[in-house]
Amino acid sequence: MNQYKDASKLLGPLLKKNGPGLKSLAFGGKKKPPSKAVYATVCHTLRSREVLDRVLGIAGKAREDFEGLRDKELMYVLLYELLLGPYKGIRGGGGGKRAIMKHENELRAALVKLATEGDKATKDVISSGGGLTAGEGASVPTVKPSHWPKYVRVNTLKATLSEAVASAKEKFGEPNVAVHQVVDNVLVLPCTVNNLYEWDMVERGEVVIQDLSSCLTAVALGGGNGSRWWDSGPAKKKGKKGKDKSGVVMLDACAAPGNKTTHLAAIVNEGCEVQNRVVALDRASERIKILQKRVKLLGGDSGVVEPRHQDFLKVDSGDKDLKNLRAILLDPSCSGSGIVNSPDRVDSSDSAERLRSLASFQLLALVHSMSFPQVDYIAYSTCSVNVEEDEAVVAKALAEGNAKLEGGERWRLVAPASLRGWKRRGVAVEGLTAEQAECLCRSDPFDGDLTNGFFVGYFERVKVAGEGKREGTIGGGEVGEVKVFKEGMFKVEGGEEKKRKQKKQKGGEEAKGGGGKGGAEGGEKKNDNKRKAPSQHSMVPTDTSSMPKKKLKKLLYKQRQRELREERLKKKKKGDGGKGV
Ligand SMILES: C[S@@+](CC[C@H](N)C(=O)[O-])C[C@H]1O[C@@H](n2cnc3c(N)ncnc32)[C@H](O)[C@@H]1O
Repeated sequence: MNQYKDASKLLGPLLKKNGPGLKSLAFGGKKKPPSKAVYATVCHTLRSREVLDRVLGIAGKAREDFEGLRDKELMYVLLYELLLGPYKGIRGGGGGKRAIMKHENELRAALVKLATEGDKATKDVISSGGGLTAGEGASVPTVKPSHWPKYVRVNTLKATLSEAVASAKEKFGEPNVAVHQVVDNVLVLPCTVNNLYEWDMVERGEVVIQDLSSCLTAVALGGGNGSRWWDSGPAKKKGKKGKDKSGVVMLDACAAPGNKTTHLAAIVNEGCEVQNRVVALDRASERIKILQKRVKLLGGDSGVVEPRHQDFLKVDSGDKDLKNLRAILLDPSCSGSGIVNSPDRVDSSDSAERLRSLASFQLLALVHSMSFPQVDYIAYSTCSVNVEEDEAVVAKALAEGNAKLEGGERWRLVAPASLRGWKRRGVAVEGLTAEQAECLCRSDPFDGDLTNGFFVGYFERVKVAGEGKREGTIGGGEVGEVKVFKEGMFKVEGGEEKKRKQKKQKGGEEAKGGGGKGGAEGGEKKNDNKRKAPSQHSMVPTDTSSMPKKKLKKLLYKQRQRELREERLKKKKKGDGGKGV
């Protein structure tokens, strides 16, 4: 990542004795001053250097390895990011990251040792939120939100995708109306399109102005399993033959103003014979009123959403209205540190104390969700980019929630089949392996994503292998697959792109037979042509004569890596029936 490289360049002279000060180095010369994010990273790496040296003093193997490194400054920056930075992880890739991640466990253990032994410098750095509070070092989106595409979600309770595409083209005189490549039913319009609120489809609730990131949760919950499991009704009723006509119930635990509620209701009622309900809770009386209004506009009188003014933590799993409950969407209050394009943006300079208090509520709510015996699927999301509210909550909830389970059952993370094309994944933290982190989806406007910062984790309840039949029903994306499906984010309908799409579709039909589960459900989803097995497409074009050598080399390397991953995946598939972690 350029941010790390730039920070390490600035750090070099500062590590020398009697070198210049940071301010004069950054702002005193003729060179362009560093970005706010780079400046903050350097500041905090410097501040944490003593602690990082102590960590290396304990982590002997890592120290030995690092001694041979030429770029010591980069090592400090990356060490800081991994152990103390706002993400508690290293974003991007590269040789420096690989060198450090080899010793990740040893390094983290050394930091914990210092802290538990009462090392004052370590405790000070950790209690000040690791130096950088979320947002401080990463408060500037890489691309200005005003240059992002405009997103609208098609509300399939009231309109179809093709109706919305046709209407958008006509209303805005805009041929480039795209359908998002990964997130179903989201339209992508150029940033130059204005006055979306004046679009009659918005006024009628047929399309919803909703940020792309905010659509991830319902898609993860609705399609995470890769099958329309709700079509089989409330499966836990024993002794009943045939389909249960009463439909299933999902709970949106922290629902207002209701964007994700109505999105989920639309997903689980698309093409259904029975009505599936979403019970939408919120404990704030004012916000529940907004939710009711939204539901009226977006759901009409369909009754698919049932708003309730209630505290989720007080909801009992025995509630008679929830006997058909199968899934929970949990999008609790958070710091909002990922939101950069809203006037409601929460001040992201959260104190460590506020973050701790938010994270403890989030954990409580997630563990509570896991305690409903009738629930098999959970999606947990935040619009925060802080690891404390995201991966750390997930890791702790898995430990706490599973400790309470009996009867050979456990919760596990699954890479949502419906989001297998989503590129950015979670980061490994204490209690969460790299493999588990790959199941989690993130978005990050501070690192180039054209949407707000967001986090989503999808869980499924399983019987531990050998103890029951439900293990085999897990249909989520495999952990390896998420690494393979890394294509561009958007497809644009029109002109050359359209031709390309048609060509791709043709190839896709052939690819479907052996493709991933989400893409091979035959007619279940309208946009299934989007999900193809990438192995069918070589990354290297047939004619490479005009390609610069360096680029070709890079592509060949990437292609080889992809093939190796696929081979590993195939082997894994043969030897392992389980798909979650
Ligand atoms: C991040 S917002 C939810 C946004 C919503 N999911 C959407 O997409 O429109 C969090 C909501 O959780 C509600 N909330 C916080 N604690 C709660 C609790 N214990 N029970 C129910 N709702 C709660 C807040 O009032 C707030 O409306």
